[in-house]
Amino acid sequence: MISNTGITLETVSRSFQGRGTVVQALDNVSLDCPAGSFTALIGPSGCGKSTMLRLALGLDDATSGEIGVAGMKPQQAAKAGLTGVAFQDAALMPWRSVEDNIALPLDVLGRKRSDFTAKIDGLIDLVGLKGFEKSLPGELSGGMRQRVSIARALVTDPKVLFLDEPFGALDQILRRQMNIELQRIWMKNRATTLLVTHGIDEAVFLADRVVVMQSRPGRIGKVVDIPLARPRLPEIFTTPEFHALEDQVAEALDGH
Ligand SMILES: Nc1ncnc2c1ncn2[C@@H]1O[C@H](COP(=O)(O)OP(=O)(O)OP(=O)(O)O)[C@@H](O)[C@H]1O
Repeated sequence: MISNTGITLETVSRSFQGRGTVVQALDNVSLDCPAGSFTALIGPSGCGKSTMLRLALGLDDATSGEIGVAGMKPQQAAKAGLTGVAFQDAALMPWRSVEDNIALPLDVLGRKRSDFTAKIDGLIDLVGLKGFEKSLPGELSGGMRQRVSIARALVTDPKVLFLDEPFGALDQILRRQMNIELQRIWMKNRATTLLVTHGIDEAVFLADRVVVMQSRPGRIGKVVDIPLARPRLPEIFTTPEFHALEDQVAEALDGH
Protein backbone atom coordinates (compact mmCIF):
# COMPACT_ATOMS: atom_id res chain seq x y z
CA MET A 1 0.00 0.00 0.00
CA ILE A 2 1.46 3.31 -1.04
CA SER A 3 0.44 6.03 1.33
CA ASN A 4 2.28 8.89 -0.35
CA THR A 5 1.75 9.60 -4.03
CA GLY A 6 3.49 12.94 -4.02
CA ILE A 7 6.86 14.12 -5.31
CA THR A 8 9.61 15.32 -2.98
CA LEU A 9 12.98 16.80 -3.72
CA GLU A 10 15.28 17.35 -0.77
CA THR A 11 18.29 19.58 -1.35
CA VAL A 12 18.80 18.16 -4.82
CA SER A 13 21.79 19.26 -6.84
CA ARG A 14 22.88 18.14 -10.29
CA SER A 15 26.03 19.44 -11.88
CA PHE A 16 27.49 18.68 -15.29
CA GLN A 17 31.16 18.70 -16.09
CA GLY A 18 31.68 20.88 -19.16
CA ARG A 19 34.89 21.79 -20.97
CA GLY A 20 36.87 23.13 -18.06
CA THR A 21 33.72 24.37 -16.33
CA VAL A 22 31.05 22.89 -14.12
CA VAL A 23 27.42 23.71 -14.94
CA GLN A 24 25.26 23.73 -11.83
CA ALA A 25 21.98 22.71 -13.49
CA LEU A 26 20.25 22.40 -10.11
CA ASP A 27 21.57 23.85 -6.89
CA ASN A 28 20.06 22.69 -3.60
CA VAL A 29 16.50 22.46 -4.85
CA SER A 30 13.84 21.39 -2.36
CA LEU A 31 10.26 20.95 -3.45
CA ASP A 32 7.29 19.09 -2.07
CA CYS A 33 4.35 18.33 -4.37
CA PRO A 34 1.62 16.85 -2.18
CA ALA A 35 -0.40 13.87 -3.40
CA GLY A 36 -3.02 14.94 -5.91
CA SER A 37 -1.62 18.44 -6.39
CA PHE A 38 -0.92 20.19 -9.70
CA THR A 39 2.38 22.07 -9.82
CA ALA A 40 3.63 24.13 -12.75
CA LEU A 41 7.34 24.72 -13.20
CA ILE A 42 8.33 27.80 -15.15
CA GLY A 43 11.63 29.58 -15.68
CA PRO A 44 14.11 30.85 -18.22
CA SER A 45 15.81 28.53 -20.65
CA GLY A 46 18.57 26.56 -18.93
CA CYS A 47 17.27 26.93 -15.36
CA GLY A 48 17.11 23.15 -14.90
CA LYS A 49 13.45 22.31 -15.54
CA SER A 50 14.15 19.36 -17.83
CA THR A 51 16.96 18.22 -15.56
CA MET A 52 14.54 18.14 -12.63
CA LEU A 53 12.05 16.12 -14.64
CA ARG A 54 14.69 13.66 -15.83
CA LEU A 55 15.80 13.09 -12.23
CA ALA A 56 12.21 12.55 -11.05
CA LEU A 57 11.65 10.11 -13.92
CA GLY A 58 14.74 8.16 -12.96
CA LEU A 59 16.43 8.90 -16.30
CA ASP A 60 19.34 10.61 -14.59
CA ASP A 61 20.87 10.66 -11.09
CA ALA A 62 21.28 13.64 -8.79
CA THR A 63 24.79 14.64 -7.79
CA SER A 64 23.46 15.00 -4.24
CA GLY A 65 20.15 15.10 -2.42
CA GLU A 66 17.12 12.82 -2.29
CA ILE A 67 14.15 12.42 -4.60
CA GLY A 68 10.97 10.57 -3.73
CA VAL A 69 8.23 9.72 -6.22
CA ALA A 70 5.13 8.05 -4.79
CA GLY A 71 7.21 7.19 -1.73
CA MET A 72 9.91 5.40 -3.76
CA LYS A 73 13.10 6.11 -5.59
CA PRO A 74 12.32 7.45 -9.09
CA GLN A 75 13.49 4.33 -10.94
CA GLN A 76 11.39 2.08 -8.70
CA ALA A 77 8.30 4.24 -9.22
CA ALA A 78 8.81 4.16 -13.00
CA LYS A 79 9.29 0.37 -13.00
CA ALA A 80 6.12 -0.06 -10.98
CA GLY A 81 4.18 1.95 -13.59
CA LEU A 82 3.43 4.66 -11.02
CA THR A 83 4.72 7.47 -13.22
CA GLY A 84 3.46 8.70 -16.56
CA VAL A 85 5.11 11.21 -18.88
CA ALA A 86 4.23 13.26 -21.95
CA PHE A 87 6.73 15.37 -23.87
CA GLN A 88 6.46 18.37 -26.17
CA ASP A 89 6.87 16.47 -29.43
CA ALA A 90 4.26 13.78 -28.78
CA ALA A 91 7.04 11.23 -29.55
CA LEU A 92 4.65 8.69 -31.02
CA MET A 93 5.76 5.64 -32.99
CA PRO A 94 4.76 6.53 -36.56
CA TRP A 95 4.03 2.93 -37.54
CA ARG A 96 1.81 2.20 -34.54
CA SER A 97 -1.90 3.04 -34.52
CA VAL A 98 -3.39 5.37 -31.92
CA GLU A 99 -4.39 2.47 -29.69
CA ASP A 100 -1.04 0.74 -30.13
CA ASN A 101 0.79 3.94 -29.22
CA ILE A 102 -1.34 4.33 -26.11
CA ALA A 103 -0.51 0.72 -25.17
CA LEU A 104 3.25 1.25 -25.50
CA PRO A 105 4.03 1.64 -21.75
CA LEU A 106 2.21 -1.64 -21.12
CA ASP A 107 4.52 -3.41 -23.58
CA VAL A 108 7.55 -1.79 -21.95
CA LEU A 109 6.41 -2.90 -18.49
CA GLY A 110 5.57 -6.39 -19.76
CA ARG A 111 1.88 -6.11 -18.89
CA LYS A 112 -0.70 -8.21 -20.69
CA ARG A 113 -2.37 -6.01 -23.28
CA SER A 114 -5.67 -7.92 -23.18
CA ASP A 115 -6.13 -6.92 -19.52
CA PHE A 116 -6.19 -3.29 -20.59
CA THR A 117 -8.61 -3.26 -23.52
CA ALA A 118 -11.32 -1.46 -21.55
CA LYS A 119 -8.77 0.93 -20.06
CA ILE A 120 -7.47 1.90 -23.52
CA ASP A 121 -11.01 2.37 -24.86
CA GLY A 122 -11.84 4.55 -21.86
CA LEU A 123 -8.74 6.70 -22.40
CA ILE A 124 -9.49 7.13 -26.10
CA ASP A 125 -12.91 8.38 -25.05
CA LEU A 126 -11.46 10.59 -22.31
CA VAL A 127 -9.11 12.41 -24.69
CA GLY A 128 -11.77 12.73 -27.39
CA LEU A 129 -10.31 10.38 -30.02
CA LYS A 130 -13.17 7.95 -30.50
CA GLY A 131 -13.19 6.73 -34.09
CA PHE A 132 -9.43 7.26 -34.50
CA GLU A 133 -8.30 4.09 -32.70
CA LYS A 134 -6.76 2.59 -35.85
CA SER A 135 -5.35 5.84 -37.27
CA LEU A 136 -1.62 6.35 -37.61
CA PRO A 137 0.05 9.44 -36.07
CA GLY A 138 0.71 10.86 -39.56
CA GLU A 139 -3.04 11.01 -40.11
CA LEU A 140 -3.65 13.16 -37.01
CA SER A 141 -3.38 16.88 -36.29
CA GLY A 142 -0.81 18.20 -33.79
CA GLY A 143 -3.46 18.56 -31.08
CA MET A 144 -4.70 15.01 -31.66
CA ARG A 145 -1.15 13.66 -31.40
CA GLN A 146 -0.74 15.40 -28.05
CA ARG A 147 -4.00 13.83 -26.89
CA VAL A 148 -2.59 10.41 -27.79
CA SER A 149 0.56 11.27 -25.87
CA ILE A 150 -1.48 12.21 -22.78
CA ALA A 151 -3.62 9.06 -23.04
CA ARG A 152 -0.41 7.03 -23.28
CA ALA A 153 0.94 8.78 -20.16
CA LEU A 154 -2.23 7.72 -18.31
CA VAL A 155 -2.48 4.10 -19.45
CA THR A 156 -0.79 2.57 -16.42
CA ASP A 157 -3.02 4.66 -14.15
CA PRO A 158 -0.03 6.59 -12.88
CA LYS A 159 -0.18 8.23 -9.51
CA VAL A 160 2.36 10.80 -10.64
CA LEU A 161 2.26 12.55 -13.99
CA PHE A 162 5.09 14.53 -15.58
CA LEU A 163 4.29 16.82 -18.48
CA ASP A 164 7.20 18.49 -20.27
CA GLU A 165 5.74 21.35 -22.31
CA PRO A 166 3.11 19.04 -23.77
CA PHE A 167 1.41 21.85 -25.72
CA GLY A 168 4.50 23.94 -26.50
CA ALA A 169 4.30 23.24 -30.23
CA LEU A 170 0.60 24.06 -30.58
CA ASP A 171 -0.90 27.40 -31.58
CA GLN A 172 -2.46 29.59 -28.89
CA ILE A 173 -6.09 28.68 -29.60
CA LEU A 174 -5.43 24.95 -29.60
CA ARG A 175 -3.26 25.28 -26.50
CA ARG A 176 -6.14 26.91 -24.62
CA GLN A 177 -8.46 24.08 -25.68
CA MET A 178 -5.92 21.51 -24.57
CA ASN A 179 -5.47 23.31 -21.23
CA ILE A 180 -9.21 23.05 -20.62
CA GLU A 181 -9.12 19.36 -21.63
CA LEU A 182 -6.17 18.67 -19.37
CA GLN A 183 -7.90 20.28 -16.41
CA ARG A 184 -10.94 18.06 -17.03
CA ILE A 185 -8.77 14.93 -17.25
CA TRP A 186 -6.79 15.85 -14.17
CA MET A 187 -9.93 16.56 -12.15
CA LYS A 188 -11.03 13.03 -12.99
CA ASN A 189 -7.87 11.13 -12.19
CA ARG A 190 -6.16 13.49 -9.70
CA ALA A 191 -2.65 12.24 -10.32
CA THR A 192 0.04 14.34 -8.68
CA THR A 193 1.09 16.41 -11.67
CA LEU A 194 4.26 18.36 -12.45
CA LEU A 195 3.98 20.45 -15.61
CA VAL A 196 6.95 22.16 -17.21
CA THR A 197 5.82 25.11 -19.29
CA HIS A 198 6.96 28.39 -20.80
CA GLY A 199 3.41 29.77 -20.76
CA ILE A 200 2.50 31.96 -17.78
CA ASP A 201 -1.21 31.75 -18.69
CA GLU A 202 -1.04 27.97 -19.00
CA ALA A 203 0.70 27.69 -15.61
CA VAL A 204 -1.80 29.93 -13.82
CA PHE A 205 -4.80 28.28 -15.47
CA LEU A 206 -3.79 24.72 -14.62
CA ALA A 207 -1.80 24.74 -11.42
CA ASP A 208 -2.44 24.89 -7.69
CA ARG A 209 0.85 26.71 -7.51
CA VAL A 210 3.51 27.92 -9.88
CA VAL A 211 7.14 27.28 -9.03
CA VAL A 212 9.30 29.95 -10.64
CA MET A 213 12.89 28.90 -11.23
CA GLN A 214 15.99 30.95 -11.82
CA SER A 215 19.12 30.01 -13.70
CA ARG A 216 22.86 29.84 -13.15
CA PRO A 217 22.68 28.09 -10.87
CA GLY A 218 19.25 26.48 -11.36
CA ARG A 219 17.15 27.07 -8.24
CA ILE A 220 13.67 27.92 -7.06
CA GLY A 221 13.09 31.67 -6.97
CA LYS A 222 9.52 31.91 -5.79
CA VAL A 223 6.38 29.84 -5.38
CA VAL A 224 3.13 31.56 -6.37
CA ASP A 225 -0.06 29.97 -5.00
CA ILE A 226 -3.02 29.92 -7.36
CA PRO A 227 -6.15 29.98 -5.19
CA LEU A 228 -8.64 29.95 -8.12
CA ALA A 229 -11.64 27.64 -7.66
CA ARG A 230 -12.09 24.67 -10.04
CA PRO A 231 -13.26 23.90 -12.55
CA ARG A 232 -11.71 27.00 -14.08
CA LEU A 233 -13.74 28.08 -17.07
CA PRO A 234 -12.29 29.60 -20.27
CA GLU A 235 -13.67 33.03 -19.26
CA ILE A 236 -11.23 33.08 -16.35
CA PHE A 237 -8.34 33.98 -18.69
CA THR A 238 -9.67 37.54 -18.97
CA THR A 239 -10.53 38.23 -15.32
CA PRO A 240 -8.59 40.80 -13.23
CA GLU A 241 -7.92 38.08 -10.64
CA PHE A 242 -6.25 35.91 -13.29
CA HIS A 243 -4.21 38.83 -14.65
CA ALA A 244 -3.02 39.70 -11.14
CA LEU A 245 -1.71 36.14 -10.68
CA GLU A 246 -0.03 36.24 -14.10
CA ASP A 247 1.66 39.49 -13.03
CA GLN A 248 2.93 37.85 -9.84
CA VAL A 249 4.51 35.03 -11.87
CA ALA A 250 5.93 37.49 -14.43
CA GLU A 251 7.49 39.58 -11.66
CA ALA A 252 9.00 36.48 -10.08
CA LEU A 253 10.44 35.55 -13.48
CA ASP A 254 12.03 39.00 -13.61
CA GLY A 255 13.60 38.25 -10.24
CA HIS A 256 11.32 40.44 -8.05
N1 LIG B 1 23.69 16.20 -20.27
C1 LIG B 1 24.14 17.42 -20.03
N2 LIG B 1 25.46 17.71 -20.14
C2 LIG B 1 25.91 18.96 -19.87
N3 LIG B 1 25.13 19.99 -19.50
C3 LIG B 1 23.83 19.77 -19.38
C4 LIG B 1 23.25 18.48 -19.65
N4 LIG B 1 21.91 18.56 -19.44
C5 LIG B 1 21.66 19.84 -19.08
N5 LIG B 1 22.81 20.56 -19.04
C6 LIG B 1 22.93 21.98 -18.65
O1 LIG B 1 22.18 22.17 -17.47
C7 LIG B 1 21.47 23.41 -17.52
C8 LIG B 1 20.00 23.15 -17.32
O2 LIG B 1 19.47 22.48 -18.49
P1 LIG B 1 17.93 22.05 -18.63
O3 LIG B 1 17.79 21.38 -19.94
O4 LIG B 1 17.52 21.33 -17.43
O5 LIG B 1 17.21 23.49 -18.67
P2 LIG B 1 15.70 23.86 -18.99
O6 LIG B 1 15.27 24.78 -17.90
O7 LIG B 1 14.90 22.63 -19.18
O8 LIG B 1 15.84 24.65 -20.36
P3 LIG B 1 14.79 24.84 -21.57
O9 LIG B 1 13.68 25.69 -21.02
O10 LIG B 1 15.59 25.57 -22.59
O11 LIG B 1 14.35 23.48 -22.00
C9 LIG B 1 21.83 24.05 -18.85
O12 LIG B 1 22.84 25.00 -18.62
C10 LIG B 1 22.32 22.90 -19.69
O13 LIG B 1 23.28 23.32 -20.61
